[in-house]
Amino acid sequence: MSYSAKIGPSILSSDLSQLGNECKRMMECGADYLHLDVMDGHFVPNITFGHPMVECLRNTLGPDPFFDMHMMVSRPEQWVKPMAAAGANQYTFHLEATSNPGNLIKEIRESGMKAGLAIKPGTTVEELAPWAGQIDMALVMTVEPGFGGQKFMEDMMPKVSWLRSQFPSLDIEVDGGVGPSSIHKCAEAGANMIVSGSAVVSSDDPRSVIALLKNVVIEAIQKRSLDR
Ligand SMILES: O=C(CO)[C@@H](O)[C@H](O)COP(=O)(O)O
Ligand SMILES: [Fe+2]
Repeated sequence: MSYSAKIGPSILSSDLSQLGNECKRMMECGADYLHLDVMDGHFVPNITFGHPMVECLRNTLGPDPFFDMHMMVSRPEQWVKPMAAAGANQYTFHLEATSNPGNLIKEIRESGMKAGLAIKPGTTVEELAPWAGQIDMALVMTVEPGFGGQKFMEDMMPKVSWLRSQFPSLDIEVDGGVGPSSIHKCAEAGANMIVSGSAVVSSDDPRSVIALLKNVVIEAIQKRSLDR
């Protein structure tokens, strides 16, 4: 078992005019990484930001914070090199957005980033499985991608459990509607990378929310290792 509990706030629901400060605030409150949502208005019905913003954030925040880029874009191939140059650490693309996942994973790796592979709620985990041996992280979406603040889809948990049973050391991330009321389901199913947007960013006490989420995942990982 080589994975660990990590909490990555999604800054989508923060004051975007204060993005650098909001990212700093999240890191100071105990975030393990930052989950940056890139939307192109085509793959999803919303627009956020692209690599120029990522470059500014990297310059402002310094080399340390790990940037997990959630690329909700059509033709994800076109942004690999610009994102790597901007200082992204992990490039998480959607399986639904490409016809050649294998080649894209190779390009991401060659550009020096880790490769993440995401699936929307309507995509089966069996479709992701052939690539699981080549990626650094699988992202199981627990809402339809496009917006923060949506309701957690508990019926996605069998996908997480199945992935954990088949790929015991893979990083598995959940994203969408995850907070104190849904974290137990995610942790029990086997997720270890937890994206949380509104539950963390809109809280009066983000430090406590991050600590709570992390403790639940740590306990589930410990329990799983004892059960083996
Ligand atoms: O990728 C997405 C939405 O498409 C997410 O990263 C959300 O931004 C997470 O926000 P909450 O659902 O936790 O508020
Ligand atoms: Fe996301």
